[in-house]
Amino acid sequence: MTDILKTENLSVGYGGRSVVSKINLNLYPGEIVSLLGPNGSGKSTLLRTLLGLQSPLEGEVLLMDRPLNGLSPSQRARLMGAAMSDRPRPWGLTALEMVEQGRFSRQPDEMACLNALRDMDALDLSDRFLTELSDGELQRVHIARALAQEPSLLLLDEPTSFLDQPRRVEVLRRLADLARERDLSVLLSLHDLDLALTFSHRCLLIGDGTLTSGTPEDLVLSGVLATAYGQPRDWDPLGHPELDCPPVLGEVDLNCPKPIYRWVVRGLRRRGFVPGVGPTLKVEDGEGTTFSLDMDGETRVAYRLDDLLDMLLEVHRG
Ligand SMILES: Nc1ncnc2c1ncn2[C@@H]1O[C@H](COP(=O)(O)OP(=O)(O)OP(=O)(O)O)[C@@H](O)[C@H]1O
Repeated sequence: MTDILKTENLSVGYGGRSVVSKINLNLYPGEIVSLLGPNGSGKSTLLRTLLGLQSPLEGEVLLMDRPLNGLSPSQRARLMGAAMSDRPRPWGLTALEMVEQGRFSRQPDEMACLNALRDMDALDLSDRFLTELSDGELQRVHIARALAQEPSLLLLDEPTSFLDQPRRVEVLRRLADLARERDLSVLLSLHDLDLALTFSHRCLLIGDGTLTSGTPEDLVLSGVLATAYGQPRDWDPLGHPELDCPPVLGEVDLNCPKPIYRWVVRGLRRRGFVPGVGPTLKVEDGEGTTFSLDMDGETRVAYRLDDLLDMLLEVHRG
């Protein structure tokens, strides 16, 4: 497959100080690639260099096999769209006008701009002034601006940082669809490892000044991801630290529908109980959730887990 962008022995950095060196990467049509690495590892520096906003310290960036520094701004803009982390909001400009600016290298096309806004679920923002948008709304407008260019390659620096959790998932799902439908190559830097490892075909990981490419699973299984983030070899990037829970006081025989099991166990653990052998705690999930506890021949019912746990704790304390 022909790459859209590749680098040859690229080193990026500032004033002769290399941040990441010997980068040989390729980006292909139709794939979504996450750029990962801890704070300060060089993700933005690399993205800016790929965009031509700063010069390489060494090596070369090739866009469609042509040296990036030999292409005019207009030629670059036809191939590469970007939304960087600065996200300006010029005064007096509406969202649609901002997206239209993205087409400076192409014919004006209001429909393409409205479609790009629709792709980012931001069509309802088209007539709003940028100065009046929330950070998350502005972020979606900036991605739409990059999409409106109809580029072959999209470079996005932390595109989900201001989005709420469901929107993060939605935007990444949409970008994955667009990559597939339009043979678009998408490179995005992300801090959210859960999303990156779920939605990426491939990851580029920066650690200790070098860049490693691999599937999400290979980077986890090889321990390279853990090392880059300074974590122990057996670190689970999708795991979360345990709740700060009290010591275990007792067990309940938990009978609970699977979809909500995890949340009931968390609630129990928060108050010092774990599933096991003990009084039967039955959870029924219908219109609302009902919790009933069978103890000493008596059934106690509650409609909030916390209320039931109050009862359980009372009985436990005797
Ligand atoms: N203009 C600059 N001049 C000199 N050094 C810089 C400049 N901008 C960034 N750096 C340094 O370059 C290194 C890489 O920064 P960069 O912003 O690329 O990291 P990052 O991986 O994007 O970080 P983060 O995840 O925190 O956004 C850091 O050590 C940073 O302090």
